[in-house]
Amino acid sequence: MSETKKLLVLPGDGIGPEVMREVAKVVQWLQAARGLKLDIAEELVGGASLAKHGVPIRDEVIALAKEADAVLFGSVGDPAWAHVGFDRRPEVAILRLRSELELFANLRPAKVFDALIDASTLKPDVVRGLDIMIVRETVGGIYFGEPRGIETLPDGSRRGVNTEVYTTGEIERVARVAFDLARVRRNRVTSIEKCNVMESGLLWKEVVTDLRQRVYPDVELTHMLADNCAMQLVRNPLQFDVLVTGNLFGDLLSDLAAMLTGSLGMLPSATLGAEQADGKRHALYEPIHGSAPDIAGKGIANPLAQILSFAMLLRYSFDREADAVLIETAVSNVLASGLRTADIMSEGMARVGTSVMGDAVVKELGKLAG
Ligand SMILES: NC(=O)c1ccc[n+]([C@@H]2O[C@H](COP(=O)([O-])OP(=O)(O)OC[C@H]3O[C@@H](n4cnc5c(N)ncnc54)[C@H](O)[C@@H]3O)[C@@H](O)[C@H]2O)c1
Ligand SMILES: CC(C)[C@H](C(=O)O)[C@@H](O)C(=O)O
Ligand SMILES: [Mg+2]
Repeated sequence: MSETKKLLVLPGDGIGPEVMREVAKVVQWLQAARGLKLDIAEELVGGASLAKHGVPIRDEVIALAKEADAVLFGSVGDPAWAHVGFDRRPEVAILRLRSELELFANLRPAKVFDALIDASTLKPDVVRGLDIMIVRETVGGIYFGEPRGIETLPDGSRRGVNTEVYTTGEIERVARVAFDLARVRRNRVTSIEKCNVMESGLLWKEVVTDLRQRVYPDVELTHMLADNCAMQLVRNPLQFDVLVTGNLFGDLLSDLAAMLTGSLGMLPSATLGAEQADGKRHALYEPIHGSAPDIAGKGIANPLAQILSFAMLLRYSFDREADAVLIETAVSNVLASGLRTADIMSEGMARVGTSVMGDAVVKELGKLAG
């Protein structure tokens, strides 16, 4: 008998609740057909929480996230809250969760499904078989460094300040995650910074080099400047296996990598904390896309990144590798059958909305398991 796991679901804003509804169908199927036992709580975050509670995330929700075995997050961000102070904007919800649960390693896999080869922005031969893993540091760097703020200068003009800060400990712990992943993949790590202009980048390079020499001499390590990396990802993405980088560069490079796979609507992620003494770790799973206000409410969002994020949750937090693979296979088969949401549509394929895509994945799960 499998043990009951605590899952906290935070759909958020815009297309967040729309794509989360499709995950709920997958969850229900796994509960009925595969013996998955869950204790599920659902809470508001982002603009939805601001509307009801006046804050982007309540302390009670942070506490629930700490108690949960895993958090499934949708996306936050709502133009209706553009007027609120910087500290109260909807995005604070995800930043607080990452920071207060110390979720420092954000795994963003970019995989090209064979059926989507024509949806990629790049030529088929450049992306066929692509399977890379971007490991993005998520609780440090310029997102959290001090000093920060907007100040008024004596002449009345204003100055906006953010500071990139990384300590050796912060660099080493995320680099370890990247090296460990590489060992069970193709054994290659590319470390990305801008050591040519930033001291934090120079330290990053030194720490990663030293860690590799001491602990991971068997893993191939390459260093690359972030601007070159953006170009290389478009020129020849197949050269990469695991990429490890800081908060801001990781944010930018993973959105770029999404287009290699066809759409931002295809990329899932897992954000992991440190393993604790009891073997457990805090973890949050979310697509890399945002609340997509331009398509929210239209029923056309691609739910696959959210569904694939749930597959990552089963793999990394619930120790259910077989169910994770089942979901990934179902997604692959549904795409092979020709169903496409608008963002991955190409000639000759069948265009469907969010809900029909979710139903198709559940139907395929039934076929695979039956
Ligand atoms: N983790 C998060 O919660 C998160 C991540 C990124 C952005 N955001 C927030 O989301 C809001 C909107 O940001 P943005 O427009 O720059 O980025 P976005 O990722 O929401 O959207 C960028 C583009 O991709 C499209 N897109 C995104 N997801 C899609 C999906 N599943 N299916 C089909 N198309 C999809 C959108 O329609 C849009 O054209 C902002 O408030 C931003 O801060 C939140
Ligand atoms: C919403 C925002 C804070 C977030 C980030 O910049 O980390 C988003 O872009 C992401 O990629 O998860
Ligand atoms: Mg982003």
